[in-house]
Amino acid sequence: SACSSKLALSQVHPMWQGPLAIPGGDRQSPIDIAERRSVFDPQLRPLKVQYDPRTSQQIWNNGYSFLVEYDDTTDKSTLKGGPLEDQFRLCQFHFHWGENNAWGSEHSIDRRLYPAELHIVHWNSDKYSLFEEAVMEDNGLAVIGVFLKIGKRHEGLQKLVDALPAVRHKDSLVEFTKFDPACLLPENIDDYWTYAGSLTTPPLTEAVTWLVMKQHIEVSHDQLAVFRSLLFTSAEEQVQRSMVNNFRVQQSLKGRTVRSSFS
Ligand SMILES: NCCOCCOCCNC(=O)c1ccc(S(N)(=O)=O)cc1
Ligand SMILES: [Zn+2]
Repeated sequence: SACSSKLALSQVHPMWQGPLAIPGGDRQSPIDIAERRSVFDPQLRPLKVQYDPRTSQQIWNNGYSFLVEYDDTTDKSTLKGGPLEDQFRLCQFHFHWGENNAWGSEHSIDRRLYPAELHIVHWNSDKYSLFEEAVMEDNGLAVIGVFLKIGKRHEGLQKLVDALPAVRHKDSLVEFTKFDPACLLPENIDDYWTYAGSLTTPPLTEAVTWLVMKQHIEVSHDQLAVFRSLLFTSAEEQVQRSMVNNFRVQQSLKGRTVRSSFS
């Protein structure tokens, strides 16, 4: 699928280390969302999610996270509504998590971190014809963020958890079909925060309209432990490093307003 170049961006290019490498730099992600400073916007419409499980293709380890990629050559799986003017096409979802259950999410709510965070990535197919194009534009992407909390076992997640040992090493990939990412959404997707931000891994482009769900989902301790069995490193490397703490440090708000869809 077009949504993520096969060249894994796992080698963090030295130039990305410095502050100068970040394009613009005034709408970077992730951020802390201070509930009381967010502004209720009654004009925000409900989100409309339409995913076709037949578009799911493969799961792979890109050296940052593991991602499930979808066929985004047609408008079969889409997101619209909310703050979005255009229709966005589903291209992949992935997670960020910690080495323990005390931290791991990229966003936080009033400084509260969660053990993990799901990102469902979509690109603006009304304005652009490829993900690679959209990723460079300020209205190019829409990412749904969902917090994961430790609790009861998540039945829908288990199919994904069972596939992880097959993608333990960086650049490993297996077929992964008939998976509906809607099963990973909380019951209520009408309550969310939205703000203008960026990718949280290279190329860090300021292309993302973020949609952070107020309601979290629950996964079991054992399910999240399997995420931590993944490796950042490829099979050939001498030293294997556990894939944990794959979140970016939080960025300054730089005057941005976070809007809420609920009062
Ligand atoms: N030379 C750089 C050109 O890169 C073009 C395509 O980059 C694709 C790789 N990155 C992503 O797709 C990508 C997608 C989502 C997120 S996140 N964590 O912000 O949701 C971070 C990264
Ligand atoms: Zn992410």
